[in-house]
Amino acid sequence: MGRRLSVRVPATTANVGSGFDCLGIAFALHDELELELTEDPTELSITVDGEGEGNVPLDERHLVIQSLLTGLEAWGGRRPGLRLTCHNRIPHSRGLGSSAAAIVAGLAFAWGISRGEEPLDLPELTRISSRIEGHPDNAGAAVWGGAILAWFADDDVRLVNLDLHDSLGVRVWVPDFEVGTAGARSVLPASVPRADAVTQAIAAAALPLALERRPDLIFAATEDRLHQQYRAELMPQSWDLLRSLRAVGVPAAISGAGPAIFAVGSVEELAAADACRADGFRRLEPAVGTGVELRVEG
Ligand SMILES: Nc1ncnc2c1ncn2[C@@H]1O[C@H](COP(=O)(O)OP(=O)(O)O)[C@@H](O)[C@H]1O
Ligand SMILES: N[C@@H](CCOP(=O)(O)O)C(=O)O
Repeated sequence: MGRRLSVRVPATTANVGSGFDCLGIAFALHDELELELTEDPTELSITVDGEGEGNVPLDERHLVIQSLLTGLEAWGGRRPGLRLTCHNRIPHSRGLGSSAAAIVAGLAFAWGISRGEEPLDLPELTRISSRIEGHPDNAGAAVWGGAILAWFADDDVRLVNLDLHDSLGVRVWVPDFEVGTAGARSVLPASVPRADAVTQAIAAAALPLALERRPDLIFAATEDRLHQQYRAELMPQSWDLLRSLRAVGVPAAISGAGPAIFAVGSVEELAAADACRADGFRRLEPAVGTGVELRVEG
């Protein structure tokens, strides 16, 4: 015992407008976690600083620990004593993939406990994290980094890595209020008008092409008719910001289930955002991020 593991896992944005439940992008804003393994399997201590401090449970209900225990079960690892320290930088309940990051981190620890220094099995991690999280767009991007297209198929997850065009950058606006993902899914209608479905299908078909090789189409491809307008009532300030950004040509979208706003575009498109007021939002300009990293020592 006395082994130490560390995990670094990125924030992610899901949907990117039209890619509802299938398009994800990781960016360079990370949670960093350390885990010390001890002899006594009943030992569990959790320390959190940063986002979620004082709010997340400090026992087996903690999402990292829950996911770690699921991973140990899946990979046949024995439970050791656990001393977990979380340095959280990903804001919670803003649509920036904090829950996906916590789940992927817990599973990465479980892999390290069960398999030592064997490299992470990314497809396996994607499968299990997507099942727990429910959204392969966030979970897949947190595992692989960069931009991904991912969806559930039968009992599995199909995932395609996308090569983001070199000219593209990202911006994120983080509000100071929270909206949980479950609530933001509960307001979605069971059916939508055919005209909206057709517009959505066209934009979603164009989105991966736009991201990889036709950045001139990004604005059109990020148009959404399936989820954002329905979520607006839960996050009116975000909806107003989104509308003002799109009105000046910024390819912006609600990030995940919101309420953060995300934009991906050329330098010129993103610079147009400077004309928009974003009171009550913190603006970030992160690089696109790499996927989960695990280090095992001792
Ligand atoms: N690092 C973390 N540690 C423990 N629990 C977390 C962590 N990140 C997220 N969670 C849990 O997930 C919830 C947020 O998940 P969710 O509503 O899906 O929003 P999002 O994933 O968009 O931030 C938090 O309220 C908390 O319960
Ligand atoms: N596609 C999902 C993504 C949820 O992402 P989160 O970061 O808000 O958990 C959705 O739009 O509901």
